[in-house]
Amino acid sequence: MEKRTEEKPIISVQHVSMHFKVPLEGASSLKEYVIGGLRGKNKTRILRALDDISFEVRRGEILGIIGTNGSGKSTLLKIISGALLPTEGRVVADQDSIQLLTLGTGFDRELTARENVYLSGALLGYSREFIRRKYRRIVEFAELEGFMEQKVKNFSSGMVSRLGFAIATARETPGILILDEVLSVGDMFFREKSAGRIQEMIHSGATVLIVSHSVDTIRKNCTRALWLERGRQRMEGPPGEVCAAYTKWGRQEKEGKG
Ligand SMILES: Nc1ncnc2c1ncn2[C@@H]1O[C@H](COP(=O)(O)OP(=O)(O)OP(=O)(O)O)[C@@H](O)[C@H]1O
Repeated sequence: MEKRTEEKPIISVQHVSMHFKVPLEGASSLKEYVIGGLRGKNKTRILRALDDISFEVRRGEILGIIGTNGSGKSTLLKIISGALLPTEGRVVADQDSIQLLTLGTGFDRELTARENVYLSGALLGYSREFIRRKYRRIVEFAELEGFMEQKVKNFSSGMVSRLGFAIATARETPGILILDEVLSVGDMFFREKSAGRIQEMIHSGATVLIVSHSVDTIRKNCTRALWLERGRQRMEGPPGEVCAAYTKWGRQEKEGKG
């Protein structure tokens, strides 16, 4: 895939670490844990969700982030978008131009799909007028005509993700688009359509960060890939090479355990 890059990085992640305090095993019930907490008796340990991560992203790049469950991918995206502050290190990026797309961000499941378009849109920084203008296009893209007056709690997960995707991509060109595991959901046909929309955004010059468990998605869409494993930066480079190394490692790990 063609790379359109400039000299100055648009995102710079510098020695970022994220440590969470998590409870040690011990309490056998939630009640015991809450009582322990009130008495100051619960023991905690430090979980290193991210450990000294550094990389840069240049304008127009499409960076794919892969890694097994719990390797720190979502935590990293939250830090880049400014939703979380890292324990150590820093991120330099224009956070106003970042749009983080996760499934059903800010959805209230008790509200109707129509109400959620306005709610989620407002959370993404869209004006009421903008949403009103784009409303029909959002519904059409999500293929939810006839369902918009239903509460989102009655939607299938695919319907929720289609609506979330349509809302989040309604804006013409966010400077930086961050997609957290949104390309491999929905049915095959929606996946093709959303991949098409991402391609449009890529061609309009947006910088894109994609987290996906699908190495195919990373190979097809990205100009570069980053592999995180247990919070560590394992490899960075051309998507084909990184995906091949990740797949090989994953198979060996599985054989080792099997
Ligand atoms: N707010 C939090 N408090 C405590 N631990 C957390 C918190 N958020 C994430 N973690 C832990 O940090 C680690 C990394 O989580 P993260 O969600 O970033 O992984 P991931 O690579 O996105 O996983 P997946 O592929 O399963 O979505 C996990 O062990 C998770 O339990």
